[in-house]
Formats: sequence, structure tokens, C-alpha cells
Amino acid sequence: MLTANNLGKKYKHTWALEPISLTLDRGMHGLLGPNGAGKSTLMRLFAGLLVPTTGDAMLHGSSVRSGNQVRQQIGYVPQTFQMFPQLTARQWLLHVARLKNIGTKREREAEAERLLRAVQLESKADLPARSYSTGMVKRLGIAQALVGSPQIIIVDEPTAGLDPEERIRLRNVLVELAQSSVVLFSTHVLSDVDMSCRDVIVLGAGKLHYNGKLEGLAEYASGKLWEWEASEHEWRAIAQEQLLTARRTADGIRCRTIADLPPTPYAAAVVPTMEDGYLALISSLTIGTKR
Ligand SMILES: Nc1ncnc2c1ncn2[C@@H]1O[C@H](COP(=O)(O)OP(=O)(O)OP(=O)(O)O)[C@@H](O)[C@H]1O
Repeated sequence: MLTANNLGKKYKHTWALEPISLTLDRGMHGLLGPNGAGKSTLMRLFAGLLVPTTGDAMLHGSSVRSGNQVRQQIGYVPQTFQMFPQLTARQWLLHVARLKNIGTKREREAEAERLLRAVQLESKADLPARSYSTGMVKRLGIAQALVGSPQIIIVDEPTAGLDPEERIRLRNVLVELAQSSVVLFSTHVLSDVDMSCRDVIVLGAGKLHYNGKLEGLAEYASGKLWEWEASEHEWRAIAQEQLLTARRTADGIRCRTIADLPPTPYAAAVVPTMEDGYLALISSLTIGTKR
């Protein structure tokens, strides 16, 4: 169990993350928030890579910075993962296993084999990493964080820049890991969270705005989500930033927006998804900031 106890980080006079308290249990936890929300800061604090300004991150009651034994229970994959391009995935994993003091040569080889399988890289295991696609490099990044079977896996934007097929493959790797570990991953792709998480954390401008079940997020757009059919002419007159989506249909343009009141007399209230709820929450924060 990973816990944030009044955990916060300040740079000079500005909080990158205002003090928060929360607990993460086994399973997939999606971390959402606009740019600069504090997601990487929270993940780096949890990984023990940043010194908090207040409070602490604890794993089973011990500070994540209290020594190697605790540190080895946490696998962290940064947004950009660097490795020597001339090494193969297998060589790299053996190297990391040596750095992490994994037992004998035979045990290290077995560990590398296990992880290559876990991230579906067996068929490319003996090719140099410079020949890998972006998705394969990301999967190798995850594999190296898994050396030694950490209980906590923290991944910063794992699906950024991946094609849809690779995104799904990588998401499935994380879902599999979450069967037995705590997995925390940040993303700007809402469907990745919708498809894989039960629990979601939303940060905005360094503050915690939501920590709970996926379904609960939809509530933020409840009674505020409207759809209506507009003509081409009407659609052009609407300020485009007010629309969530607009798609052509046989009868005109189907518009969707979040607003306290129906934007036209023809608009009908619709049941929001988690994505609508997130957008409603974030737009309410932006309006709050502008006031
Ligand atoms: N080393 C630093 N010194 C000063 N300010 C920093 C430092 N690191 C982060 N910040 C600030 O803290 C805030 C949170 O940054 P953070 O990288 O955690 O956001 P994020 O949610 O991960 O953003 P993104 O989605 O763009 O990666 C930002 O305003 C950022 O400029």
C-alpha cells in the first residue's frame, strides 16, 4: 500500500504539488491533469526521486526514501527512457539486474527472460535497441523497472506518441501487472484511463481535485451535458471552444457541449461519460482561474 501523507513540493514560492493525502491499493490508478498540473511531481515524490517540502510518501509505513530495501520495491519509468542504443533488450535487462544485485548469473538470465515475455519483446530480444520502434522502447522501459518484481510500478505518460495498436498493447501490459501490484500511470489520453482503470486521481495547477472511482468522475458533467442537431449555418455561429465535439450526420451537425443551461431550446440533456466529467471538472477549474 502506497500512501501520501500531507505530501507536497514547493519550488521557491510556488507549490508544484500542494500537500495531499491519499492511499493507493493494488490495481490500476490513472493520473490525469492538464500540463503543469503536478503529475510528474507526484510520481517522482512517490518514486523517492524528489525530496518533499512537507510530509512524506510511505510504502507499508516506511518512507520511500528510507533506504534501498524500500526503493527496490518501487519501479519508476520516466517520460523519456534513455538507454544505450547499441545494447539489445536482453543485454540491457541483464545489466539492470546486475545493478539491482539480482542473485546469480542464471537467476539474472531467468529474470530477463521473464520480463521480455511480460512486455512481449521476446522476438526482438537480441536485436540492438536502435532498431526498436517508440513503442518497443517504452515497453523495454517498463521491463527494466520491473527487474526484481517491485510491488509498485509508476509510469509517466506510457502511451504518449504511440500508434493505437501499440497503445493498446502497452495498456494491456500494465493491466496485467496491476493484477498483483499497484500501478500508477499518468496520461493525457482519457480513453486509456477509461479502458483500464477503476480508480482515478485528477490534479490541476498543483491541487488534488478528484481521487476516487472512474464512475464518480462522470458526475461532474451530470445535468450539464447537452446535444443538439445544428445546421451548417448555426454551427458556424457557435464559438468553437464551447463545443466538446461536433460531427456531421445525415441531418446536419451533431453538437455536444457542457454548460449549466441548455445552449439552445433544441438541446437535450445526455448521460455523461467519464471523459465528459473530466472535461467539466477541468473547465470549471479554468473558469475559476480566470475569475
Ligand atoms: N525543478 C523545477 N523547478 C521549478 N518548477 C518546477 C520544477 N519542476 C516542475 N516545476 C513546476 O511544477 C509544476 C508541475 O510540474 P509537473 O511536471 O509535475 O506537471 P505535469 O502535470 O507532469 O505536466 P505535464 O503534463 O506537462 O508533464 C509546473 O508548473 C512546473 O513548471
